[in-house]
Amino acid sequence: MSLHLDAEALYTELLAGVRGLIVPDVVLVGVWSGGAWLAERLQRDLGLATPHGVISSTMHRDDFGSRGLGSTTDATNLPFSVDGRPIVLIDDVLYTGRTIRAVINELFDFGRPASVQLAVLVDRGGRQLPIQPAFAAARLTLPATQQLALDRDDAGRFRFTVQETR
Ligand SMILES: O=P(O)(O)OC[C@H]1O[C@H](OP(=O)(O)OP(=O)(O)O)[C@H](O)[C@@H]1O
Ligand SMILES: O=c1cc[nH]c(=O)[nH]1
Repeated sequence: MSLHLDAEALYTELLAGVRGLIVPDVVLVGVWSGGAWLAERLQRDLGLATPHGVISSTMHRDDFGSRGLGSTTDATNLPFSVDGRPIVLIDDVLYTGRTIRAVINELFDFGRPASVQLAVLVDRGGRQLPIQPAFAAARLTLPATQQLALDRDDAGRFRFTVQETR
């Protein structure tokens, strides 16, 4: 059976969910690369006072061996002071939780936030670490052989594809 996920409908759910996480001084931080696309659009749609940031997991990953070193374009860019800030991390897919663990380490290299929450488009289960999103637009279970990938077209519209990895 093929899985159809309407990424644009899920984005609308995510927008509503993130709206519920907004507190004074909050800032969005998108996880490179899918989460960064989402954070960019959320920033526009929510009109938050502080520009969103982008964060890379590359410097703190525990799985270089199986993933490689990553691209040179995925540098962290946080155009605000992290100290004392409520942060909402944004990502497209949450699976093992290892990316978010690495991203939290990266965040703390820049300061000590007041709080860190996580909002995702899809939580596909399979956690290997105790990481829990404050909001997920969808929760589903996929076979370990399948990979969910978010794409963005030239008009900025989102689309999910499911690929067999073996
Ligand atoms: O919970 P995990 O098992 O760590 O997996 C989730 C991460 O995997 C994907 O990122 P990836 O590093 O593949 O990069 P991408 O966003 O550029 O696809 C996805 O965007 C999440 O960040
Ligand atoms: O299905 C998955 C699992 C991890 N990361 C993704 O981007 N997709």
